[in-house]
Amino acid sequence: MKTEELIAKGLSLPLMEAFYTIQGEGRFTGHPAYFIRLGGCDVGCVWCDVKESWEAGKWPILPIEEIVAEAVKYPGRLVVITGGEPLMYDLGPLTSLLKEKGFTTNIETSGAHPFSGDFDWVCFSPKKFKKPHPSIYKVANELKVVVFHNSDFAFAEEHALKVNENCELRLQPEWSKSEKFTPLIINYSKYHPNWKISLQTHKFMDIP
Ligand SMILES: C[S@@+](CC[C@H](N)C(=O)[O-])C[C@H]1O[C@@H](n2cnc3c(N)ncnc32)[C@H](O)[C@@H]1O
Ligand SMILES: Nc1nc2[nH]cc(C(=O)O)c2c(=O)[nH]1
Ligand code: SF4
Ligand SMILES: [Mg+2]
Repeated sequence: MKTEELIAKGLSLPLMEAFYTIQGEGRFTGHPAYFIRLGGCDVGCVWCDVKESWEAGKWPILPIEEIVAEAVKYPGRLVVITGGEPLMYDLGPLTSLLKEKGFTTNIETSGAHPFSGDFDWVCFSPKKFKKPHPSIYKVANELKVVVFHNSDFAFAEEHALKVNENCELRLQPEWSKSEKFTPLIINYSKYHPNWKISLQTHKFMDIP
């Protein structure tokens, strides 16, 4: 099979990096996890903290067996698929292989592409820069909105109306604007208590 065909079937994927660390954000903050960061993103967030991931062609294309063979070397059995935008790819084969090896599977996604894969936890972080695909709303376990501008509170509420009723709601300050927005988020959460706060704790700990 040609490389493009292997990628289209989700059997080989562009891997930017993979690392064993502590989940810094959201519901699983503080949990040891193996991160698989796939290359490629077409969303274009102005404040993205991994812009070097955007160009898929820069990264080696690896068979999913090789990606998983590396993951099993570490003691943790929580895996986080991120990117880039991981839903640019069919994540069915990768997640089924991870499940076979006993992993709990989490994803970090903007939801801008059709949902795929077998995930135990879906963290959906919608962006103004590219509209989410409708398939994400029923599967999202967590809505994590990055706050970079005052209008992001209204953007967050718009999405809260569309996700399923069990979806957990979180606001996360954009890193460079966190001095301005963290106090506003704290106040917002106190008076809209269905919203929780998520911080990028790995950046405070200075770990990947
Ligand atoms: C780098 S993204 C990769 C996954 C996917 N493309 C997405 O945006 O959800 C991982 C998480 O980091 C968040 N993020 C990216 N840049 C950020 C920044 N400068 N400050 C705060 N959160 C950021 C995203 O919203 C997302 O929740
Ligand atoms: N420690 C750590 N936690 C994270 N949670 C989401 C991340 C991501 O970039 O998707 C991330 C990351 O890059 N590092
Ligand atoms: S969707 Fe995610 S990876 Fe893509 S630009 Fe936005 S934050 Fe970065
Ligand atoms: Mg990150």
